[in-house]
Amino acid sequence: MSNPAASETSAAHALLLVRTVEVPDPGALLDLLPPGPESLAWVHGQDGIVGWGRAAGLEVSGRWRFDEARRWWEQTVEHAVVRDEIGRPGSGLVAFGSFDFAADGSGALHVPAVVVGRRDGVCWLSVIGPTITAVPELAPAEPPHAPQGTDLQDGPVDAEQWMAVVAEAIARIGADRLDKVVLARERLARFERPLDVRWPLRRLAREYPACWTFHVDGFFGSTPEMLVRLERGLVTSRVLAGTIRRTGDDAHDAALAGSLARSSKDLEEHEYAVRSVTDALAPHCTAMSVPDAPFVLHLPNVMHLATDVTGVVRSHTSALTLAAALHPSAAVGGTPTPDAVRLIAEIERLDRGRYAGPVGWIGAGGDGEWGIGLRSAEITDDGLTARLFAGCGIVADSVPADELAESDAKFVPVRDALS
Ligand SMILES: C=C(O[C@@H]1C=C(C(=O)O)C=C[C@H]1O)C(=O)O
Repeated sequence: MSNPAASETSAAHALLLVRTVEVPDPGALLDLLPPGPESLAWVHGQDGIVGWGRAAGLEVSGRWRFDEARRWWEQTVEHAVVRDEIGRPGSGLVAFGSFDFAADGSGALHVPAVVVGRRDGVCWLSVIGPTITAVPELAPAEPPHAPQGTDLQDGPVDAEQWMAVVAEAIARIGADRLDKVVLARERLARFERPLDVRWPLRRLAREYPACWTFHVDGFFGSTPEMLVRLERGLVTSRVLAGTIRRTGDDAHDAALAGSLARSSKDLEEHEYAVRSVTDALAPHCTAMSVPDAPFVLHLPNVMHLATDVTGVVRSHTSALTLAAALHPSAAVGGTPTPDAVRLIAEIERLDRGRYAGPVGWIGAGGDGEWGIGLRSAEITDDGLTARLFAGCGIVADSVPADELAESDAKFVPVRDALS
């Protein structure tokens, strides 16, 4: 099962020396990021980790990509000498990573040379490399440049055509044994000068503090959906499905939240997504807890039905193994997932790239956090274009125009962050 496409971007398992020290609070983590494509981020409220530089890395592709990545990570950990005086999630040796949505797509792990983290008011700095260099002084980096001349256009499938694709999916759900399929659209933002990704990251983190704001190798966004978090044997997954747009009027939005929580279409769609996560987690857990009913997650642009699934994992598993088992969940594929994913490939006419794939980080002990790469965009290598993505779960009684409006609402976070 070896994958010839796996390629390392540094010497094969050279010794890595890792040192983590506690530091005084350096302020907002994203303000520390230097310019350049090698900035890495995983931020939730004040907490999270940011990184830059490159101590090691791996690129994988094909159906064994998660296994290849997991094996490479285990060997990297074996060849590391870690002095970590913090011992918190994200301290010590970490790799950021992201994986394509498609099963035959690619993926990458990126071990930065410097990581700065904050958790529950404790801040740390890690330096990672073949030799231990002096611990750098932490100071806010030069501020990011605002995007120049942003111009947003339809991707290859325009709004009218996309509604026809949704109508086709509704017909197929009626005819086949399909319950739900998630269809996505792409929009293109073009800039006059290469995008400084730190600009949208800061805005996303400020405006969507309940989401996980990320950047890994040109893929960025602010996702509300946690595919899997593993921390000291406890696994958590935040499942979202069932969406309503916000109006900006608080009283009206409260009434809409009530109707979302009672909508049989949305509750059914949500149930499919929760079941796909609990079915995938069950073989890895000794105990699991699933709330009876979802809660309503309020974001500035939309509200979602949300369920936090928790479980106690059997020993010897890692966040990457669990992410591989859970991806793609019904929230981004459909139900039954294999049939839905086939229909997506047939009718969506979109190269999803890393959109809706796992994005996050893994630590030396196997703990980590992998979100679903939603409310996101992929920057082209020249930095002059960003491909924005948004999708919706389609069920038998979906209405194409409503789904179009829902997808427009899901473009809002990244679109506004680029303005
Ligand atoms: C597919 C997306 O979102 C997913 C689909 C949802 C829905 O259809 O209600 C809700 C949250 C996400 O699981 C997206 O944001 O692109």
